[in-house]
Amino acid sequence: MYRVLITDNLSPAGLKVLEDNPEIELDIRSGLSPEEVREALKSADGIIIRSATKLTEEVLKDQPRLKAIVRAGVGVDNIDRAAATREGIVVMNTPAGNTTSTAEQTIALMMSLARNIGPAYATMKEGKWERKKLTGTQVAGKTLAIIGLGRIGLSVAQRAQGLEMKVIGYDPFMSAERAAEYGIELYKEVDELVKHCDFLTVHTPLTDETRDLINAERIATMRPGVRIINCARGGIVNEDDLADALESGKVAGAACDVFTQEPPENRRLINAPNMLATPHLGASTDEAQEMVALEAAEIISDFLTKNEIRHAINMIPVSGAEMADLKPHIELGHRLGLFLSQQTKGSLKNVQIQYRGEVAEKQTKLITSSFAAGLLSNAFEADVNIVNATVFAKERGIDISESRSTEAGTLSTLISATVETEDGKCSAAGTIFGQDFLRLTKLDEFYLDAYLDGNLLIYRHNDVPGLIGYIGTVLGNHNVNIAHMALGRLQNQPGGEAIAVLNVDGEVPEAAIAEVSSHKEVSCVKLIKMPPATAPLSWLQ
Ligand SMILES: NC(=O)C1=CN([C@@H]2O[C@H](COP(=O)(O)OP(=O)(O)OC[C@H]3O[C@@H](n4cnc5c(N)ncnc54)[C@H](O)[C@@H]3O)[C@@H](O)[C@H]2O)C=CC1
Ligand SMILES: O=C(O)CCC(=O)C(=O)O
Repeated sequence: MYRVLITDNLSPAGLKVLEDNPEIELDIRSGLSPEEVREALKSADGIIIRSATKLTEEVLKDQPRLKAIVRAGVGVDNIDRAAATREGIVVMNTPAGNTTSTAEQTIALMMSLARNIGPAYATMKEGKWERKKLTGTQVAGKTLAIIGLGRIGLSVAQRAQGLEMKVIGYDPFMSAERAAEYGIELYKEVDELVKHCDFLTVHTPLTDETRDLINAERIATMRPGVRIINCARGGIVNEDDLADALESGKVAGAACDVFTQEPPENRRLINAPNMLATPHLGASTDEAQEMVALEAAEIISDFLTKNEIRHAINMIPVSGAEMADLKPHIELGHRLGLFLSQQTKGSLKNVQIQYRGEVAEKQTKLITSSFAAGLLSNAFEADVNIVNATVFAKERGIDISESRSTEAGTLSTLISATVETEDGKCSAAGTIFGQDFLRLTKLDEFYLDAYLDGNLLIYRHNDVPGLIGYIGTVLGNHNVNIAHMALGRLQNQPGGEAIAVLNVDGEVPEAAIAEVSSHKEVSCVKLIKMPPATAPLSWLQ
């Protein structure tokens, strides 16, 4: 049974999807302190949040059970993504469900600013009738500047064009040709764009680049009487600078749905003249909430029960069907990594992974991450898994590169890895027989056919008669049963260097290893421990 914690308001439709899933148990709590969220997460496999819950580094630290965070909405700035990745937790969101509602809120705020709806309403409530003072401006024929031409930005553009506005925009990730298809004149520089508008709206995520994007310096270059709207994130428009500009009259009106602190304790901007404020209502419609809740519920269910990764922020997305196809390859990568971690000595320098044949057409990045998780699993105190392994490797200066060739060799699919440590190089290759029989097909220069599960007794030796009998007797005397044996000879020639990989049942006592090592034709005896063949794939390992 998987346990899903929900700490913010989620629409009943989403809750029902989760309640109807027999594999999922719900833990719904709201108004928790960060410490209470941290405690509650200890018994959760996944969490669904909106914008109120803050998943900081402290909250996410040491949560071995937690595998996934789903944000029912777009902005993930309330989640410490780097910390989640380090802790091996997948972060996913629902990018499209609230686009229309947020675009509509933007237009509603723009129209309200243009026609002074806020002050008109407030003064009517006070019993006043201030027609002259509240004369507005028409939006038709005016220029709207949109910063951030993603889902919401483009949806706002479409609506503004319906209101007969000229739309100009800035987005470093959008081409002028594509912007033109939407009827938007694209500017190359934000500094130029802001000079040419009557209304300005921001629709970017909050990042280091977008924090204070609209500041005193840029406001100074804008047309006098410009109106500014922020339905994206608090901090994209600098709050103090906007308050100054409203007080000076440079900005004729501003509307903010989002604030640097929510709810805002600092009331200066909210109390500034011609300032219209809403309490983060962009996505607060029945329709948007139902859509994001349904999607969030499906995302967490499919992730926990089918390993599907949808709309991931810190991983490659993979559908359920793709994941089913990838599973044996991810497992093979993980086992090759585990195998090589026990074959190598000294600190790791670099890793090269080569994908050949059918596997080269798959999401090899995930297989590489799984390989890295296997390779590093014994090296760290922290749990290393497919989400965080490459981050750990990078932090330690271990260079992992991959190459691919769809041309098959003798095997239809082959994963080969070479690990270089300060002590030298070691390589191994593996394949999949049938659906999911994983095989070690090469160790350094020796071709083999060994099982990649259970205990593997490996020794190098000179290829002389009688040795197999000797080893069999030694292991038999120690009550160790041999399940399978693979021999590899250099260039497949008799009499030279050779290697043996014995899949054995149960443990091999130290004394048996010492006896095998004592044979004059044997060198480098090693016992490698792999998970049993039947161990279910926990792809996050
Ligand atoms: N008020 C509310 O309730 C809601 C607010 N939001 C906010 O709106 C933001 C935008 O949402 P979507 O349009 O769905 O996201 P999106 O990812 O579709 O679009 C974001 C756009 O911003 C652009 N961008 C990134 N950095 C930029 C920069 N430095 N300058 C200019 N453009 C830049 C990207 O290229 C992208 O086109 C979200 O990040 C979220 O914070 C989203 C939903 C509801
Ligand atoms: O959950 C909410 O209502 C906030 C929506 C939002 O800000 C987002 O999706 O980024």
